[in-house]
Amino acid sequence: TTIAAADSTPQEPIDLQQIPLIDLGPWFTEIPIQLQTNSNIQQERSFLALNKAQLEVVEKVYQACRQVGFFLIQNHGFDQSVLNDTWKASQEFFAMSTEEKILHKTNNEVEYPYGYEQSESLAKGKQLDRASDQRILLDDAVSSDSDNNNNHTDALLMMGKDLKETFSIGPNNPRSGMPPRRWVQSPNLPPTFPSAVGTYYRHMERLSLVLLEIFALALNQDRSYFEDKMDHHQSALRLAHYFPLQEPNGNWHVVRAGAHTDYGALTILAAQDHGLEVMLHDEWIPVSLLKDTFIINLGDLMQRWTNDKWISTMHRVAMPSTEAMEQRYSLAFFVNINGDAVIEPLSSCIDSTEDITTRHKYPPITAGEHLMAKHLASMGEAENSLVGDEL
Ligand SMILES: O=C(O)CCC(=O)C(=O)O
Ligand SMILES: [Fe+2]
Repeated sequence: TTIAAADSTPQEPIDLQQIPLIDLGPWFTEIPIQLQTNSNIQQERSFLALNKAQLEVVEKVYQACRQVGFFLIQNHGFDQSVLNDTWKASQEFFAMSTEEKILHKTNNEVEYPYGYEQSESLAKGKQLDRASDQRILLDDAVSSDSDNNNNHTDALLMMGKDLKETFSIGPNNPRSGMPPRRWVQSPNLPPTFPSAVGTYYRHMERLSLVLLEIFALALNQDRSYFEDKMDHHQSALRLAHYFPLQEPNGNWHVVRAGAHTDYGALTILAAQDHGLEVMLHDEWIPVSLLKDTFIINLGDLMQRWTNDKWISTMHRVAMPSTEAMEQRYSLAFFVNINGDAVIEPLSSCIDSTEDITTRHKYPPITAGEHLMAKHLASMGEAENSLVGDEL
């Protein structure tokens, strides 16, 4: 395999059946500069300073992004105490009364798209009217799913809304074009909340740059390719709390966050409990929870940027019946690059054997326009066609 699919080779067969676990340890080790002699890999300037283990990291990330759109990372260098402080802050926040949490809600989504949210719906797929009992029995779910008459056995609790509440912040940088952070005080919110959440954001910013450096190499670009597209980024951090169930879910397969793809470049997720599922080869595959790992997935922007060579994969949060009634916490860092960065398919992702009119699958768009269009589409205020997906 080569690092980037810039040549005329047909698509490589999908052979990653699971979500790969990638050890980033080698990335952080100092190495003597040495020349690579591996003839499979283009002798680009950026690669010259990498040792064998680091090249393997790049190769694994490339394959994961190409075939799965999801991977786990370990030995990522993230400060464990920062993570612990944030879990604690999140638990303290969501433990407050609804009246108090509502004080942290934005009064204008357009001006300030952050703060506390209850039951935000991520689902883009089929949804049932809330008016019903909000549940479908296994049989009903399967039979009503007319275009899916295979042996799907997951009965879904289809909700008008996701079963969760969230708190988000944006960048702490006026150049990002996003509004300054607003911290609302309330009686039961520990005064350390802003600093815990802000520190996590800062550390995530750093990790996102490491991942993007690896991405750049995997895409046959200079390793600093994404740096100047991230210097006033619009990344968002979202703490999520999935409600415990009021009663055991029994035979119901509960969907706590509907199937969706993420919008941005990539997402770095920390999850405390099982439930995340990824659509692979037409099946929902549970993502294993491994100690001290983060889950990485690509968003729609990265798929577009790579001319569909890399994939932004559908995922959802379900509740395994074995864990009936448990609540669940997660921390998602959505990496959104500079709003004014122009995104057009990377040269290394253009298939030169294809017809000149179809090689570029997407017209240029700024990352800001892309994000806004996705957001509006999800709010039902615009059709997906406004995103200008296809040429
Ligand atoms: O909470 C999770 O585990 C995943 C949430 C998610 O996919 C999202 O917020 O985009
Ligand atoms: Fe997601």
